[in-house]
Amino acid sequence: MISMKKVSQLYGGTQILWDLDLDIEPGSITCIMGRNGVGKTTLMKAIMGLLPIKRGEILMAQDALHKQSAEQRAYAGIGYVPQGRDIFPMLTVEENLRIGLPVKKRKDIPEKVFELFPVLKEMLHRRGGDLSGGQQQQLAIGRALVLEPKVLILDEPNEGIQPNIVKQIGDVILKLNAEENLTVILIEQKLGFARRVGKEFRLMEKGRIVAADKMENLNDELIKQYLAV
Ligand SMILES: Nc1ncnc2c1ncn2[C@@H]1O[C@H](COP(=O)(O)OP(=O)(O)OP(=O)(O)O)[C@@H](O)[C@H]1O
Repeated sequence: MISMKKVSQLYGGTQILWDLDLDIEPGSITCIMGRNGVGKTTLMKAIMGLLPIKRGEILMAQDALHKQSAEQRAYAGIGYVPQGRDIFPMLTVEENLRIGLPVKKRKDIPEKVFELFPVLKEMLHRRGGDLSGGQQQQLAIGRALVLEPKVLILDEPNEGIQPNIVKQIGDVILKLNAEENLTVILIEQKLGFARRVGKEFRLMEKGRIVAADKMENLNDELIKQYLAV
C-alpha cells in the first residue's frame, strides 16, 4: 500500500531518517514503535508530505507520493491524526470537521463519522476548546476520516487520554480495519494497546527500521533492546 525506499530526511544539518525502507501492506494495522526521538513522528510527517524528504521514494500503489503536496496526498487517500491533535479551539466541532473537506466541491461530513463517535454529533456546535482531551482526540480522528481515506496514520492517539476512550479508539480502529479494510499506521508507545490493536510492528532506532514482524512475534528480547527505557 505504502512503500518507502531509502528515505533520508534532515532538520537543518541534522539527519533524522537514514536510508529508511518501510513496506505497509494493504489492510494491515502496523505499529511503529521505538524510544523517544528515534524519528517516528518525522517518518509520519514525511509520508504525509508535511516535511520534504532529502532522498528516496515514497510510493502508494505505484504513485510517487513524494512528488505530491500534503493536500494532494490527503485527496489521494491518506488521513492523518497528528500528535497533540491540533484541534482549533475557537472553532466548533462541526467547523473542525469541515476543515478536512474540500472547499470547492460541496461535500458533507459522512454520517459514518458520527456513527463511530456519537459524542461529536452531541457536541456539534460546541467549541473544540470546550471538549475534554479524549473528545478532542475523537474529533481529530473524525476530521481525518471525513475524506474517507484508504490509509489512516495516527501519531500516539492515546497520549494523556482516559482508559475508556482509549478502549473506544482501539475499537474504532479495529472496526474500520475489519469492515472497510482500512490500512492503519499507528505510532504507539503503550505495549498493551499496540498488542491489542496492531497486527504488525516495525521497530525504529536512530532513524532506521531495525525490526519488522507480526505483532505476536514482538518478544521480550526486542522490547528490552529497542523499547525499554
Ligand atoms: N522541527 C524540528 N527541528 C529540529 N529537530 C527536530 C524537529 N522536530 C524533531 N526534531 C528532532 O528530530 C529527532 C526525531 O524526532 P521525532 O519527533 O521524529 O521522534 P519521535 O520518535 O517521534 O519521538 P517522540 O516519541 O518523542 O515523539 C529528535 O532528535 C528531535 O529532537
